[in-house]
Amino acid sequence: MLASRTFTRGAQAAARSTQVWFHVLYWQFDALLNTVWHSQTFRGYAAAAPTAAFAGQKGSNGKYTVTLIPGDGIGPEISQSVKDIYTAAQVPIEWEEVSVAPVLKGGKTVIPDAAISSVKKNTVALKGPLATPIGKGHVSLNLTLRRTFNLFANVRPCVSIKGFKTPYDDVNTVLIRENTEGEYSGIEHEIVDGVVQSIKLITWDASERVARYAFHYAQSSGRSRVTAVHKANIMKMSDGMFLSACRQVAKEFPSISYDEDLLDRVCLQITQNPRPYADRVMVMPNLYGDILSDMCAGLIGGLGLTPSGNIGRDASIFEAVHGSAPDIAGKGLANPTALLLSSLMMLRHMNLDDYAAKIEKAALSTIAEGKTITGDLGGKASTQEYTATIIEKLAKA
Ligand SMILES: NC(=O)C1=CN([C@@H]2O[C@H](COP(=O)(O)OP(=O)(O)OC[C@H]3O[C@@H](n4cnc5c(N)ncnc54)[C@H](O)[C@@H]3O)[C@@H](O)[C@H]2O)C=CC1
Ligand SMILES: O=C(O)CCC(=O)C(=O)O
Ligand SMILES: [Mg+2]
Repeated sequence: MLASRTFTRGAQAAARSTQVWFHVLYWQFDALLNTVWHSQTFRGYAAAAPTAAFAGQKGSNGKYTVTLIPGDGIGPEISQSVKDIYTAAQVPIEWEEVSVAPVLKGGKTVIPDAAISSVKKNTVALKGPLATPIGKGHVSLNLTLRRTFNLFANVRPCVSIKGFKTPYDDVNTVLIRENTEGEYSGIEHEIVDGVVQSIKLITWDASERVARYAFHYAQSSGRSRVTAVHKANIMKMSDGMFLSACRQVAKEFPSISYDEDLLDRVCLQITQNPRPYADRVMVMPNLYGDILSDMCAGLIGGLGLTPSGNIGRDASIFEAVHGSAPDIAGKGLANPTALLLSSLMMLRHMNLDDYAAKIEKAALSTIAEGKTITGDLGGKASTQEYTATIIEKLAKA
C-alpha cells in the first residue's frame, strides 16, 4: 500500500515536473517573441531628431484644432475648467473632443479609430486622466496611447509655487521618463501556479533616444547637467545598458555635465534638500519616473499641481501627472491646475507662449493669494470657484 502510494506520488511528481518544464519553455518562448516584437517596434528612431517642431496650421476660423480627451473620474470637471479659461483668454484653439473608451475590434479591446485619427491629424492633444483596473481588465489606455504614438519621452517638471507655503520653497525639478518600455512593457505571465514573471524590457534605441531628448531639453532650457537615475547595482544588464546609452549620448553634448545616481539615494536627497536638483534634468527608465514624479509632487503641494507632456516625433499628448482621483470625482473638489499647467506646456510647444504666460500668471497668483484655492491645497473653493477667479484675473489683465 505504502509502496504503491509512493509510486503514484512519484509518477505524479514526474508528470508535474514535465508539465512545469513544458510551461516554463512555452512562456520563455512567448516572452522571447513578445520581447522581440516590442523591441522591433522602436527600431529606427534613435538617431532621428528628438522631436519635430509643431507644424500645425490654423484653420479658416483662425484657430488650431487640438484633440481633447476629457478622461475618467475628475477628468471631465478639470477639462471643463481648462476650456472655460481658454475661452476667457481667447486662445486660438478649437477643441476636437474624442473618447478613448476601449471598443472591441476583431476580438481585441482597442482605442476607437476616431480618437487615433484625431491625434494623428492634429499632432497635439490634451488628455484628462484615464483609470486603469487593478490586477485584471484592460491594459492601461494611458500606456496604449503612449505606445500607439511612440511618445517616447515623458517630461515632468515640478516647481514650487511662489507664495504657496509648503515645507519646501525651492523645488525646481525636471524629470524625463522613458515612456514606452521598461517595467511598463506589460509582458507578464504565470509560468506555473504561484510563479509569475514580469519582464522589464530595455532597448538600446529607446534608451538612446530618451537620453538624447534629455540632453536637448537641458540645453534648450538652460540646465547645465543631466543625471541618469538608475538601479544598475541590482539590474546590472537592463539599467546598465540604459546608462551606457546615456554615457554615449553625453559625449555629443560637451557643454552639459553628466552624472549618474541611484534612485533610492535620489529620493533621499531630494526630500532632504531639493535645491541642487534645480540645475539639472533627470532621465530614467519608465517606472522610476512614474514613482519619483509623484514624490516630487508631494514636495510642492500635491498632485493637483504637477503637469506633464508625452513627447513623440509625430505627436505629443499633454496630461497631468495625477490619475482620475475617484475619491473626489463628481464632487466639484478637484484642482484643475495640473491639467491647466499641462495645457500651458502644450501652448509653448505650439509656440503660443504669450497666451501661456498670461494664463500661468493668473493661475499661480490665484494660488499665491490663497483666498480661492481648492481643498487639496488647504482651501475651501470648488473647482468652479477657483476657475472663476482665474477668469476674473484674465479679464483684468
Ligand atoms: N495618466 C493617467 O491618466 C493616470 C491614471 N491613473 C489612474 O487613475 C486611477 C486613480 O489612481 P490613484 O492611485 O487614486 O491616483 P490619483 O492620482 O488619481 O489620486 C491620488 C490622490 O491625489 C488626489 N488628487 C489627484 N489629482 C487631484 C486633483 N487634480 N485635485 C485634487 N486632488 C487630486 C486624489 O484625490 C487622491 O487622494 C487609477 O485607475 C490609476 O491607474 C493614475 C495615474 C496617472
Ligand atoms: O496608466 C495608468 O493607469 C497609470 C499610469 C501612471 O501612473 C503614470 O503614467 O504616471
Ligand atoms: Mg503615476
